[in-house]
Amino acid sequence: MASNNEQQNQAGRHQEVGHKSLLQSDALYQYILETSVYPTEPEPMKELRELTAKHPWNIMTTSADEGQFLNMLLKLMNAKNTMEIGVYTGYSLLATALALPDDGKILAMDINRENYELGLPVIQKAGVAHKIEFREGPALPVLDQMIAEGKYHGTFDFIFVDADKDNYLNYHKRLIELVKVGGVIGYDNTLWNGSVVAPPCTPQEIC
Ligand SMILES: C[S@@+](CC[C@H](N)C(=O)[O-])C[C@H]1O[C@@H](n2cnc3c(N)ncnc32)[C@H](O)[C@@H]1O
Repeated sequence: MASNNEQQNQAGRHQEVGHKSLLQSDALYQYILETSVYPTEPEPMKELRELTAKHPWNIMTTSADEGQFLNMLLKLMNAKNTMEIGVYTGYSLLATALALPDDGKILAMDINRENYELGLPVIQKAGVAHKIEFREGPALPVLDQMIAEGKYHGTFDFIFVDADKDNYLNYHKRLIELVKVGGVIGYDNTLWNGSVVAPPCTPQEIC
């Protein structure tokens, strides 16, 4: 049974990320976390989540249930070549890295290397850092460069975008060039205050 302190910490963490859930009831969300998500969360993910909870910008992190969903989706898809835009301390990155085969790849981009390096020791300890190529800087110019080079066209099984929401349409216009036919582009479209931005896809696409 969790100590009072532990319960308070978990409640604190829940308040930080709970508003990002589609569930309207905090109590139900907490119940799902405690009975289903946390008990099956891999140890390195737990360590990274707890480390991130102490960071002043922890509101930005992917929630444990979203991490679990990403991990499951990637395994179901047999994804191998992936991209992530918006890394922060790396919770969704680690969920991805753990789901990919040993020769899987993630091109990970963020304007802030410092936060990535905060979580990196946990990723290294989990034995999955070799799957990650981190590039520091704005993602759009990197995508433009990749499209200009031509060789990346239709090569990504899965792309996760969790960065500057204002640019989602700009990302999407480029990412549809880079994703494989039948691949998936996932957008985290919740803002820090819980409001939701429209996904940038056309009605013909699954977004
Ligand atoms: C919501 S956080 C990402 C959370 C992360 N997926 C996780 O699981 O913890 C958004 C991140 O996008 C990054 N970002 C903002 N603008 C960006 C840009 N133009 N290119 C790349 N990354 C950007 C921020 O530095 C921040 O780390």
